[in-house]
Amino acid sequence: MQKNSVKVSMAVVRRLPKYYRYLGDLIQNGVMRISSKELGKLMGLTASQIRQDLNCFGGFGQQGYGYNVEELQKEIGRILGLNQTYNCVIVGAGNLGQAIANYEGFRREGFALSAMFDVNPRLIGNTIRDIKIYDIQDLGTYVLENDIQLGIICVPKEQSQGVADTMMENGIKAIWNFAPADVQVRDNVVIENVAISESLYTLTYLMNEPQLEI
Ligand SMILES: NC(=O)c1ccc[n+]([C@@H]2O[C@H](COP(=O)([O-])OP(=O)(O)OC[C@H]3O[C@@H](n4cnc5c(N)ncnc54)[C@H](O)[C@@H]3O)[C@@H](O)[C@H]2O)c1
Repeated sequence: MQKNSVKVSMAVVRRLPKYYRYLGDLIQNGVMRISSKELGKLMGLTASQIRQDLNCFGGFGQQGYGYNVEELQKEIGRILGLNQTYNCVIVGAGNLGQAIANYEGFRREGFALSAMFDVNPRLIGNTIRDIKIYDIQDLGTYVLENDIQLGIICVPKEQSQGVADTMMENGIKAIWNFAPADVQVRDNVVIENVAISESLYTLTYLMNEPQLEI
C-alpha cells in the first residue's frame, strides 16, 4: 500500500494505535473482514471518519468487501513502526520505572529494554527481571555503545531535563517522558509526554461536572 504524500494530521496519528488495538482484538476473535460501518460502531467513530483516516495512507478497503482485518492490522502496525525493534533504556528505577520494566508486553512488541539507570546507590546493581540497574554516570557511554534509540524518563520532574539532555547528547532520538514537566528537545528528537495526572484530573472534572449524572 502506497503512502500518500499528504502530511497526516496528529489527530489521525493518535487514532492509529486505537485501530491497531481494535483490529488485534478482532483477529483474536476470529473476525477476518469488517466494513468501515462495523469498525466505526465498535470504535465510536463514523464510517466516513474511518475511511478518511485510512485514506491518508492510501486506503485499504475494497468496495463491497470492507477491510481484511489481518492485513489492515499488519499495515497499521507497519505505519506505526511496530514491525521493527527498538533498543530502550529507563532512567529512574523507582516505582514507575520498575513497573514499566516489569511489564512483559513491551518486550513482546519489540521494545528491547536492556538497562535502567538511577542515582540511588541502594538500587544500583539490582535487577528488575533480567534488567540491570546501572549508575546514572554510565548512561552516556551505555547509550552510545548499545545503539539505544529510545529513552524512558521516570525521574522526578526537576531532574527530567538533565536526563533528557544526556540522552540526546549521546544519540537518543525518541523520549517517552513520564515526568510532569515540559522537557525541551532538539529539532531531530521526538518526545511523547505521558500525563497520567492530567488524565486523572479530567476524570475528576467529569465526575463533578454539574450536567452529568453518574
Ligand atoms: N508512579 C506513578 O504512578 C506516576 C504517575 C504519574 C507520574 N509519575 C512521574 O514519574 C516520575 C517517577 O515517579 P515514581 O513514582 O517512580 O518516583 P520514585 O521516587 O519512586 O522514583 C524516581 C527515581 O528516580 C531516581 N532519580 C532521581 N534523580 C535521578 C537522576 N538525575 N538520574 C537518575 N535517576 C534519578 C530516584 O533515585 C528514584 O529511584 C515522577 O516524575 C513522577 O511525577 C509517576
